[in-house]
Amino acid sequence: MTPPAPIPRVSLLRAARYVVDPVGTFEAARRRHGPVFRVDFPGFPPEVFVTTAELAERVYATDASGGRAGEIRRQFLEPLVGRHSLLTLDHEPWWRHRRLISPPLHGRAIARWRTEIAEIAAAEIARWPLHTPFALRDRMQGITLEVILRLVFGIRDTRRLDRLRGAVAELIDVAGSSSLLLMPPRTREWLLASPVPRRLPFLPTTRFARVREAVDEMLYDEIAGRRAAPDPEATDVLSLLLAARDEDGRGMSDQELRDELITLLEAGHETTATGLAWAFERLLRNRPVLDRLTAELDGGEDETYLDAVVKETLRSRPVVYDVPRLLDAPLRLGDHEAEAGWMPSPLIMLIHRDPAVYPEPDAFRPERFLGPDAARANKAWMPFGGGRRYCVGAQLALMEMRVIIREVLAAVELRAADPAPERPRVRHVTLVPSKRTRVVARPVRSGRSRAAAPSRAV
Ligand code: HEM
Repeated sequence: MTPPAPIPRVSLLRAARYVVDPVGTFEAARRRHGPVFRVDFPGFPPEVFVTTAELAERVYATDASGGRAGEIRRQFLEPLVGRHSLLTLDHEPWWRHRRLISPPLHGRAIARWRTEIAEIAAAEIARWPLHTPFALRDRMQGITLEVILRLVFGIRDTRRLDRLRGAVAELIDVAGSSSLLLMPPRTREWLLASPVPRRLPFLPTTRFARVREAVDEMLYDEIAGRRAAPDPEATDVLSLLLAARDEDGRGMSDQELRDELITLLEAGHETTATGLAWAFERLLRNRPVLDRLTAELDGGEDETYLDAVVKETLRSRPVVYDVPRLLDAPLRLGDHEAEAGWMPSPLIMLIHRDPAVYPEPDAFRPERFLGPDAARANKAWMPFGGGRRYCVGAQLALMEMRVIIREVLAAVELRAADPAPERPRVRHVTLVPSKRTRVVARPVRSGRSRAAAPSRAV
């Protein structure tokens, strides 16, 4: 093998433009440097972006022997999700949790939730304003939050749901604020742990600690109640986790359960809502696709085309744009080599725009995932990452997207409030529509059926 060539470095000044123009900035880097390039963000190990599916697979393969995705996420996420979270754990403790959490989120387990997701969506859609612009992403968050609280947490009591809904939304909001995220981790830890600063109302950590305590109290109370009176018929994730045991016969502690509930909320609520917002942002600007989808659903066709629409949405507008790992050993990436301690990072937003796999990548064309080209398109499609850290909620997210799109189309006719496409804007590790998908709704004319057809796949 030839000795590795140095990895081209993108200057920080150029790379920083990604905040305003993520796709344009990284496409320019790929044109200039080829499929592998690095950016040295201050305070982090060199991040080596890879922009083809083949190279991404090499990065994912490191999960089997390390890959330490958790360590990278820890400094941002630990204050919210805690130390016992799938997102932030690595090695054996991560693997133990992964084995416990995967079965309740598996396709067959969640298939039972389909009707309830449709009911939650229909009830929320019935409250949408008519004939006046509103941000669809915010409304989608209402639906996906409800799915997490009722089906993942399994909370049924209406009063409890009302209290938790408000507190949880506030927690996610304050945890994602730049003032908290950009604070050096050590300072943040000190402020959160020290009694005096915790009483200073002007610090972002003070509000965060207060809301976190309120949510934790409710969650621990819920966990204690369910431990005391388990329901053997329950299908929610918390009930199944309470009953789950690892190979040594150990269940999860209260703190582990609390951390994993907040993890599923943090990882699964805004992401899915953003995916749904993008689906309508794209559909409303690609009329022939919307017309075909509506006609197929009205005509009682199966969900093959709907599934392709969801896939094309997550291809053309991947919600999570990169999935870094931390290397224990050097890793060969084509002509280059990333050193131990560096962060190779599959850059999903460019992998999904590789013209060799997705010709005319700007075109919104669900047909890519149907017919003879589907196998190639599916192989490079990675909105949920890959390797052993592949998104544990992917099947739930895909089912939610299909069910909720169907419910929206059955209830209202939407139009874009402004015909210009909404640009992808960076929000933490995600790309969101710049105007949160502004739409105007009116009741559907033909009174299409709401019945949720059985899907080909969950
Ligand atoms: C459209 C919606 C979603 C997208 C685009 C998405 C995307 C992702 C991505 C890219 C990763 C990182 C994978 C990697 O590092 O290779 C991830 C991890 C994760 N996701 Fe999702 N996700 C979505 C919905 C959900 C849902 C609904 C849940 C659960 C309720 C969930 C729970 C998680 C968890 C717990 C992890 C960490 C897995 C681990 O490190 O073992 N996600 N997701």
